[in-house]
Amino acid sequence: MTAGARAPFGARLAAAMDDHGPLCVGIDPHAALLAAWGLADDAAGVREFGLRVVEALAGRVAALKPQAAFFERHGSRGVAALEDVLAAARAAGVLTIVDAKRGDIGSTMAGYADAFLADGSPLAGDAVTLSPYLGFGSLAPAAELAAAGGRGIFVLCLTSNPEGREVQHAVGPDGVSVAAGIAAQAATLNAGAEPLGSVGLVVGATVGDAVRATGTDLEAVGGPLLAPGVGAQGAGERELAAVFGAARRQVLASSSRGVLAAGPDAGGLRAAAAGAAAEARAALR
Ligand SMILES: O=c1ccn([C@@H]2O[C@H](COP(=O)(O)O)[C@@H](O)[C@H]2O)c(=O)[nH]1
Repeated sequence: MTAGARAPFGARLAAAMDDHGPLCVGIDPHAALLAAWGLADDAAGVREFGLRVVEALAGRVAALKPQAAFFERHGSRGVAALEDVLAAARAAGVLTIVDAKRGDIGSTMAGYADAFLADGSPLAGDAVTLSPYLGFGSLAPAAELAAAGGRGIFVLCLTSNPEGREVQHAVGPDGVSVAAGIAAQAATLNAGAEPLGSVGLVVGATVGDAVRATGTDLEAVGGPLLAPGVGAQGAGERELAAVFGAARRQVLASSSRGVLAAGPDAGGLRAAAAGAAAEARAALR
C-alpha cells in the first residue's frame, strides 16, 4: 500500500480496537517460551514462534507487538526472522507495533525512522516504540516520517517497571514532571486528530497512582495509550480501570507472556487472547 493510500495510524488503530477489543498481544519469544513450545532457541525458532502467533491471532486482536530484543539476540538471522514475522503480519492485515524503544540524537533518529517507519523497509511496522530521554524534540524525524506514511509512534511516558519512576517522576524547575512534559508534547502533535492521534504514549498498567502523582494529563494527549503490564507483570481489570480513569477509551492493553503461555496450540492462544481482550474491554468501557 502506498503512503498516500494509508489512513492515519490513529484512525486505523481506533477501528481495530472497535472491531477486536482494546488488546495488543506481544510477540516475545523468550528462551523459556521457545522451550515450552518445542522450538529451538535460535533464529529459526523465533521465526517459527512469531509466524505461529501471527497465524493464530491475525484478525482476532487489535494489534501485535513483536519485541525486537528477542529477535536481535540471534544476530542478523534473528533480525531477518523479525522481518519475516512483520511481512506475515502485513500480509494478514493485522496492525503491528515494533517494540524497539529507540532513541538518539535527531540525525541518528532519522536512521531509526527509515528502518522502522519507511515504506518498503523490511523492518517497518505500523508503529514503533521510542524513548524520549534524549529530549522529546529528538524524536521529530520519526514523528514526521510516521505522519507522512500513515504510521504511528509510541513514546515512553510512565513505564511499567518500578525503576522508571526515578526518571519519569522527576520534576523540573518549572514544576512539571518529566512524564507530564512528554504527555503535553504528544498532545501538541496530536492536536485536531480524530478519533485518535497517531502519537501514542506507553503507560504501564502497573503504575498505580503515577498518573495523578506526576500530574500527567492522559486524556489531553488525544492519542493511543499502550498499556503493557497486563498478565505476567500482575495488572488486570482493576489496575487498568484505576490507572487510566477518564482516559480509558484511549487505552490499548498489552499482554505478552500472559497470552503466549497458552501456546503453541492456536486454539489455546486464541482463547487466551479472547479472554484478555474481554477483560480489557470490561475494564476500559
Ligand atoms: O513500560 C513498558 C514498556 C514496554 N514493555 C514491554 O512489553 C512487554 C511485556 O511483556 P509481558 O510478558 O506481558 O510482561 C515486553 O516486551 C516489554 O519489553 C513493558 O513491559 N513495559
